[in-house]
Amino acid sequence: MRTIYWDDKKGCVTLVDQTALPVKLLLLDIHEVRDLEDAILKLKVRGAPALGAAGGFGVALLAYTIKSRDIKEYIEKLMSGADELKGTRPTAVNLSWGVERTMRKALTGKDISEIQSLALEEAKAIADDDVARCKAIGEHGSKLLEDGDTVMTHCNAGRMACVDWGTALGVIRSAVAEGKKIKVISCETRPLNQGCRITTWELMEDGIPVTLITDSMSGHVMRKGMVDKVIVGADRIVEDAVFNKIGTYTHSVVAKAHGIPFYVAAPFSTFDFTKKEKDVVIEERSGDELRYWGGMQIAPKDVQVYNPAFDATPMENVTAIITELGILKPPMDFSEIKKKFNI
Ligand SMILES: CSC[C@H]1O[C@H](OP(=O)(O)O)[C@H](O)[C@@H]1O
Repeated sequence: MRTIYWDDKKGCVTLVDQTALPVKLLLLDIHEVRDLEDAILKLKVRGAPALGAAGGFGVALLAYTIKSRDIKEYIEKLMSGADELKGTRPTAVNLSWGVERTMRKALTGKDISEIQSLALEEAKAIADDDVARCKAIGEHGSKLLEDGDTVMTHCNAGRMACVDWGTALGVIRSAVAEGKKIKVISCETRPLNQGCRITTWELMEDGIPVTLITDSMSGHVMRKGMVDKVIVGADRIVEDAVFNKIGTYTHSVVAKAHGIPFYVAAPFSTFDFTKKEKDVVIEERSGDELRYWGGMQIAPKDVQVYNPAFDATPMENVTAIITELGILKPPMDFSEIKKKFNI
């Protein structure tokens, strides 16, 4: 079952509410774009590729729910709604990418009805495309894993972060499908615990051996020789850095210190050819995500909190980037990459 999809019978977006995992597999039907924005803000749907699909489906929801029949007013409302949707979470480039790709296609429509059907058609194409890209990433990345490897990962870059299959976990799934015995060490990923709530759940569902550790244990396990490779996802890849869940940079430093390959698995929709590290906004989230967990207060309620959701890993800490078109070895000249892959 896909993480996010359009239900043709109900005429809505249906998505897995990831805040209920691992206790419940809960599906949410979303009929209005404001409810989709709320789901994105609360990380009910999250993960760069999944946000790309959410961006596309959000444009389709807008297209079908804007009431005005005057084409000029309709398009103005569609464009302002799309801009608001893009701003819901600033760091992952895929959300904007999905919105913009769907808008470009929709606005080729000659009337409102055609705009609506083109928006939905493109949003569905983005979702189908993501599954194919993740499978291709898996195939390319599997070549980097050996039978018997223990792979450490951070946050969740599995099928719940995508439409299906996953990026970092997609590489592991492909290696296992090819008969390689792979064990996984999953970092819990404070403060929202995507690693302990979602990655361990996904892997146990698939029967892939997984051990949960705290983020602060990563140095210890790598120094003890318990990790053969590190694979993570990404939210935005620029020429000089990889933006990913907070804590990724730390793991990259420790991996480099111990000569452990540090891989990033991501589709080209996560690449940003327009920015450098210094230009990228890192989302800062509510301090209550650290003061409370599951409704229980775990810090003084008025304690000062700094809560950046992502960090930047300099490209020199990255061994390779696994994409749907092959393996890229830093340092990379992004203008050459664009030419080579005709992007
Ligand atoms: C396959 S991209 C997954 C990427 O997205 C996550 O961020 P969030 O859970 O805040 O959406 C995390 O950075 C993952 O590596």
